[in-house]
Amino acid sequence: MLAIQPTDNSQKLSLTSTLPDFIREGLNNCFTLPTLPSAAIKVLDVARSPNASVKAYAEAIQTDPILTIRLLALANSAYYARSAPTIHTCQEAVARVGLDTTLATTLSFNLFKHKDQAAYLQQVWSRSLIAAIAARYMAEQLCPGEAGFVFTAALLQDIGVLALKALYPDDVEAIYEPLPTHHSDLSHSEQLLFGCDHATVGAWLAAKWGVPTHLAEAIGTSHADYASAPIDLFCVRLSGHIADAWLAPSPAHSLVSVMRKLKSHTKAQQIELAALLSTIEKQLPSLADVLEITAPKNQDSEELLAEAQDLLFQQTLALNARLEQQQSELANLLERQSELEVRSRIDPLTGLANRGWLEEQLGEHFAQCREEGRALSVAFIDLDHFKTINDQYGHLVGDVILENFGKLIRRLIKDSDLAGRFGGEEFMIIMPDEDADSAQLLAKKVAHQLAEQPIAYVESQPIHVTVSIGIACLSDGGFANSRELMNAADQTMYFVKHIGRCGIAIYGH
Ligand SMILES: Nc1nc2c(ncn2[C@@H]2O[C@H](COP(=O)(O)OP(=O)(O)OP(=O)(O)O)[C@@H](O)[C@H]2O)c(=O)[nH]1
Repeated sequence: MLAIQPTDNSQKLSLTSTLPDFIREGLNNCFTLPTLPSAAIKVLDVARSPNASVKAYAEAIQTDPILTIRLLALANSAYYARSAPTIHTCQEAVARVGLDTTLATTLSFNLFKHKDQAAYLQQVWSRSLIAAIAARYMAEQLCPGEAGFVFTAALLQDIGVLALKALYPDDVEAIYEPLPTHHSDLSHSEQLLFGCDHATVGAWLAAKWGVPTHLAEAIGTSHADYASAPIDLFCVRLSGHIADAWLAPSPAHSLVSVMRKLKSHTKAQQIELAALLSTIEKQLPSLADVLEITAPKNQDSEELLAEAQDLLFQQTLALNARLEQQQSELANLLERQSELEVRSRIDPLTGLANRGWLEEQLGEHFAQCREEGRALSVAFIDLDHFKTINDQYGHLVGDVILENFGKLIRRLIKDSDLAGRFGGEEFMIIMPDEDADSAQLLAKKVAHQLAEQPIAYVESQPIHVTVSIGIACLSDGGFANSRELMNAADQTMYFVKHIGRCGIAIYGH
């Protein structure tokens, strides 16, 4: 009789290209890789045929009595039997559990069953079992037609550990014993040591056995990010996280992070976590029994969920409080920033714009008014003989005069104008949309007010000041930029000073 050989699908696998050459060569030449029993190879043959039937599956399994008994036990277990009568034939068992679950059971039975396996393998299989149950439950909710496929892929997601163990027993012991608490740390160590992780190697092994390529690919990507995965692979990928939480030293804490993941994912929001956890709790012992592995630690799913919900609630409260604090800190900062911004534009003595802000604003108005063909006037106002006032009355009185003059021009300008202290006793007014006549009118009002009203009193004695005002208008001088316009106003003001002060002149007029 010819020995039954598995069909090697590893060449068809796109993931194979991500295996480093030395790993691929090593795997191809390794004689101690886990193999499949002949019944499993026959079942795989059936699985590959396009019209695989329940009968064909059953006939392949019947060649292995122990496998047959295990499949019957699974079909009669509480989960599959529900209240249906006990069944006695392999064909009935296949029909009840479904073709995909039959395939998964057949493939994994031989791999998992040694009860004397190293502790880390027991842990890995525990993870696989829990993941498989979780994955199938999620698939039943989200993509019922794929539940069997999802179950198989989740169950076999860690078989690459076996291949790596066969290939590099010593290296593997160093990173597998003890198994890292977080499964992702295991993958990380494998990446560092082998340049690939056990998921990719597992995909290769499954393909080598001849499992359908899309199943091998699902194993290979089982540890990848689930967020953007198609729905069936989403179930496979998320299942590992759920199993990790179930087996974690502090399951409630780990479950909280799973709950956050579920919440942030639209597909996953349909999954009822309580029912999912209860399904794991109920099915775990019987599935472990069927696959002959030591049952992993079980959880009281209700208690676990309640604890996790409590933690989530507390964390959310703490998070909200932190968020609120951060928001108020941010608001304070913004307020302070805008205060500083305003302060950086203001002359503290008069409360008017300072020189920097005047120059910046003039630049903007100049560009805008020129582009839109609008008028723009600038007036430079300098208090006459201010040094004498300072000398006569003192600097403090000089300050009061500057302050009062600031108030005076603020009263006289329009909302659209901008007045500021350019420096010392020199002031500037920017007047958008105002031509020479309007600017001159304002200048006259300033001069008139100063003539009418004392600017300050010293010991009840009124003090009067006069000003020299120079005006320049955008339309009058062919100015290339705001600086030229400003200089023109300044020069005009100096011209007034030169001809005797206390007067108004317009550039170019
Ligand atoms: N009190 C006070 N005086 C200032 C301030 N800034 C500048 N000054 C004074 O303003 C005076 C300006 O003097 P000058 O530049 O000679 O001008 P002026 O005496 O007004 O003479 P003309 O401009 O030619 O009419 C100086 O005495 C400065 O010390 C200020 O913030 N407060």
